[in-house]
Amino acid sequence: METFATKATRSSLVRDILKLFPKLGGVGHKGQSGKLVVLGGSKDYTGAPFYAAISSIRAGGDLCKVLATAEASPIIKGYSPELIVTPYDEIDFSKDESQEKIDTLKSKLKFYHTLVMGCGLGIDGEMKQKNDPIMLKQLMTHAAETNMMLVGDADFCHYLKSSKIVMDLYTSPDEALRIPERTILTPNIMEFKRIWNSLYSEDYDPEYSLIDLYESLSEDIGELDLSLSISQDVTRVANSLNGATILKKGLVDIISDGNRVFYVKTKGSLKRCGGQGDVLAGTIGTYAYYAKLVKENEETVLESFTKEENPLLLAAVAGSVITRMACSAAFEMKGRSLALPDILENYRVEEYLESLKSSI
Ligand SMILES: NC(=O)C1=CN([C@@H]2O[C@H](COP(=O)(O)OP(=O)(O)OC[C@H]3O[C@@H](n4cnc5c(N)ncnc54)[C@H](O)[C@@H]3O)[C@@H](O)[C@H]2O)[C@@H](O)CC1
Ligand SMILES: Nc1ncnc2c1ncn2[C@@H]1O[C@H](COP(=O)(O)OP(=O)(O)OP(=O)(O)O)[C@@H](O)[C@H]1O
Repeated sequence: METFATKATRSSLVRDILKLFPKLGGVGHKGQSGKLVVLGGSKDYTGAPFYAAISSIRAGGDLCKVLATAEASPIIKGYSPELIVTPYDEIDFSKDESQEKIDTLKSKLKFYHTLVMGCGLGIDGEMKQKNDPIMLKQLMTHAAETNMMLVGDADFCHYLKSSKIVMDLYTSPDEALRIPERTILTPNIMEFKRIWNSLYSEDYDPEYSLIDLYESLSEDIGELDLSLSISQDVTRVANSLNGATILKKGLVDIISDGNRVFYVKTKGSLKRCGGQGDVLAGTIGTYAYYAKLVKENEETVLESFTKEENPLLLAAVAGSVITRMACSAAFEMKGRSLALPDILENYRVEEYLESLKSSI
């Protein structure tokens, strides 16, 4: 069995996670701690975008807008007065005459920091399969032009696989828009396989066991050597997608942009109820913005990353750690009876940061 040698130390990573969070000094204005847009919500799925959106706020963000189909919007709005829900529908993105409606939709993204795509977006129906990739391209391009960060989860991974229009944004990227380097993808194992199958002809057949990895790693958070077999599949996909940050979810979360590889095995929930991935996507959406702020702020010096390195790796590590801590706290309270709202109720970022601080 391989030894899973680590590079950045646990304590340096924890100190960096603590530095990621903007100070709440009492002089901030509304929105300064993060404004997200979640693009998701469809006929079948109204819970997923709600979970992602509300988690972005629980994670530290100030405002969240959901862009959902007209059918799903009032339902999502009914879940929480916290959310700004904007319906879109009946726009044929392939037609020139839709431009006015498209521009109106794009204008809804103004002043937001991160676009989280895919939670409950849905993939059913010929019209959706044809239209959604064009919508994604248009909104992603606009988001990149206005310097937003991007998170792709769930059905976004489907469109990455099924649509050349979406995949091309990563495999043939426009240098000016820098879409890969502003993206974190958060596939579960099924979604990771879908992305893999769209990139390579050979089957996805990892040589390592996540259980072996989990048992061999002495620390809960750390860095893995690039040469390890555990690092190979995620780095390969990240490199094929021109440096997009990938967080492959599982018993151990593996995170890479192709240059470095990190893991998180912080205790989470033993019950795998639906929606935990949506919570992670919303959380990471907020932290992707914080990572951008850290990069831009010359006074913030990280220990585990140089200014030239990709700060989204830290956002992904932090999002995974905090989400898992909230899932663990909720599971301890509810055990087998755990449902997603228990996780939202147990989202106590300050307490988790204090506990991380006292662990170093
Ligand atoms: N309440 C809601 O509205 C929810 C909606 N969701 C949305 O549902 C849509 C489809 O997501 P799905 O979860 O169906 O798609 P996935 O591709 O994530 O999962 C497909 C199936 O694979 C199974 N599976 C997952 N991991 C596995 C593993 N390691 N081994 C074997 N089987 C495994 C799952 O149980 C599921 O039945 C997405 O838009 C997603 O955002 C989910 O986020 C869950 C909650
Ligand atoms: N076996 C596990 N033990 C502990 N935590 C896990 C385990 N698998 C995944 N997680 C964590 O749970 C969160 C959600 O991952 P999961 O694989 O459940 O996402 P998902 O399948 O996309 O969820 P969703 O139901 O929202 O679609 C992540 O933060 C991940 O770190």
